[in-house]
Amino acid sequence: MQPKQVLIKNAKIVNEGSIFEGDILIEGDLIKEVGESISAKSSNVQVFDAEGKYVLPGVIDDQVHFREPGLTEKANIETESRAAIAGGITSFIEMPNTIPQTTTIEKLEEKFAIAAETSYANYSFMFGGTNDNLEEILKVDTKTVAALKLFLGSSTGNMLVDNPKVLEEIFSKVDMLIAVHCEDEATISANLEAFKEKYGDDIPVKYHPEIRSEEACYLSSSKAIELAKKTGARLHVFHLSTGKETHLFSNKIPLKDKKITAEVCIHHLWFTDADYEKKGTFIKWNPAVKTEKDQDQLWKALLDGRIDVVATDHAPHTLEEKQNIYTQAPSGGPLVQHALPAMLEMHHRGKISIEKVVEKMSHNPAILFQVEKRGFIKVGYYADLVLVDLNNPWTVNKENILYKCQWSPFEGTTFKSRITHTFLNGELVYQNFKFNDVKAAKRLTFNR
Ligand SMILES: O=C1C[C@@H](C(=O)O)NC(=O)N1
Repeated sequence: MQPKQVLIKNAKIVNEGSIFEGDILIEGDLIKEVGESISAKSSNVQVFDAEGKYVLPGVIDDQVHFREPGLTEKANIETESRAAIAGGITSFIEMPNTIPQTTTIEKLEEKFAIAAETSYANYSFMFGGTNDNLEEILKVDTKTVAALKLFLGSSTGNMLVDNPKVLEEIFSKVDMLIAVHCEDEATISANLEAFKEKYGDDIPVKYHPEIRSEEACYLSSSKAIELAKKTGARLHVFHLSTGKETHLFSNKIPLKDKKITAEVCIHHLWFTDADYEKKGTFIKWNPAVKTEKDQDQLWKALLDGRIDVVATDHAPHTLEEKQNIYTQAPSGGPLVQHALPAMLEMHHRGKISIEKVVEKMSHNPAILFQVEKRGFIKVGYYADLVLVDLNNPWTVNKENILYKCQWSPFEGTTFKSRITHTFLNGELVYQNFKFNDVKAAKRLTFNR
């Protein structure tokens, strides 16, 4: 029997800096042909008219927390990967601050096994570093796992790596990309104590960016960069939140040759400290959402190439947890379903082109992590494709939120753009708020 083919006709194909009107032929799980006008040559072709729609390579999100195992009251791999697919994120890289933490090969394999059973999207994981697991880190097969994650500032999961000798050893010996959460712990603690003296535990949430301050971020990021330069480690700095940090990064080197790269997240591009009054702890993140001036500089660095990728840091907590007072409400919020619509909304506002959105959310994560055959619309690549209607407004509300935690910092927001269809490895897995019952997700592989 001939392999199944899908022919997507009349699409506006967004790829590698241009928009091209044409067709995409999928055979099995791969893209077989991309051209101006492709006609169906076999009888086993499903033709799909994408007239008026944009086709983007599926987004690769390099930082998500899906909470499984151990924290499944907040989320799990199945629920959040479904939400990701509805949001045009076809591949995700998940973080190690679960319970138990992903700090041994055995725990890592357990996560891969859960994802193989339940994930709706393509998956990989980061291995977690601690103050005392260097031996285990060195056993990781670097070809099969996305990267090593180090918390250089404390956050959910108590995974702070704060022993300078251990850090230097990790940076010197580990032959794997090291992704870091940078916030200086001593600075944060001193700031917190000062605010506690004045307010007790009920500190107004608007002071979060003064506690998790610009200085805390800058000190930690610059130390990590210094260490990477000294040791030659391959460093990726997660979720920049301050303008000051953007000056630590270069746009003079092509991404594939960079030794030091940077990420910015949706919430730091969308919200500012003016939003704390309305959204309160629901926009409490680590690092904190900061000023409009910081946000302007993050945008500038994103567009000029000092920041390489846009991710979500999707980090759900239950509604109940988030309703606590400042000192007890955990940091983080769910984003995978709304990240691409939010970036396309920024496009509507004139902040960024669609081509750049694709570069920062699909192409660059693939290049940066050396993801094999994904992130581009190219012959021989996996057919992870997202169809977008740029003029089909919808409002985020409780009825259409797919996260297990059932809330979103975007509730009440109307997005002009709608993700109408998601193809994963050649299969149409999602259309118009409905999932098709096909299992198509694969483990990510890497060209290393
Ligand atoms: O780095 C992180 C961790 C995350 C979480 O809750 O896991 N929440 C955050 O706000 N930042």
